[in-house]
Amino acid sequence: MRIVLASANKGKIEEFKKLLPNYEVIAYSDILGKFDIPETGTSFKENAIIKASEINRRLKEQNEKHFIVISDDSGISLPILNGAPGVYSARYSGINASDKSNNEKLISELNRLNLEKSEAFYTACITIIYKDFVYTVHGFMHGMAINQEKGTNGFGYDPLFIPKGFDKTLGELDFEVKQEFSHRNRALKLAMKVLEVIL
Ligand SMILES: O=c1[nH]c(=O)c2ncn([C@@H]3O[C@H](COP(=O)(O)OP(=O)(O)OP(=O)(O)O)[C@@H](O)[C@H]3O)c2[nH]1
Ligand SMILES: [Mg+2]
Repeated sequence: MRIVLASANKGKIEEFKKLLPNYEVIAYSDILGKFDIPETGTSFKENAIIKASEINRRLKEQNEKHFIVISDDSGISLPILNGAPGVYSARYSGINASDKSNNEKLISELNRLNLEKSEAFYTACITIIYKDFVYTVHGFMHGMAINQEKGTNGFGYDPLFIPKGFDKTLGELDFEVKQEFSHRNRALKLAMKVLEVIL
């Protein structure tokens, strides 16, 4: 069974491929080409469902059969910033945001509050669509966001994020460490349980 990822994020696609070694995992753009899916939801769950539903619809339109669609909507939230960047994590610094400009914005917000670090957590909502049935699961990773980038591993906000129990950022830690307890992997473990039941 083919898993089609409803994501255009290279970092996520790479992680899913590593986390699902026993499945044929393919990015939607390899079948359908690239296009933008507006993320108009107000929660990770709503956006994950929007992305998976759109890819499911387009695959059916192309007469594709025997596939599972998996999407991921994720982000980092800081209680001190009332949950920001949250669902806006990918576009925190504006429409043409990059990981770099998003990190700069988060650093400037911490500096504005005179904070070297502050509590933060990642959320990942994974949606599975199989035979038009929709399933969603969540995973979380707690830690601290700091006001300077450290390391180059991972993607997105990883150089600013120190997971609970560590003194290094995800930018400095090996992927194996992130993999063990990341929001995405935790959600994926639950998603695998769903797949075990429905396949
Ligand atoms: O440092 C990080 N380590 C992670 O493990 C992680 N997971 C998510 N994020 C950030 O949250 C946004 C997701 O937004 P998002 O779910 O809309 O994804 P996206 O727009 O990049 O791709 P797509 O899957 O929607 O196509 C992006 O800006 C990511 O930087 C992470 N940052
Ligand atoms: Mg997105």
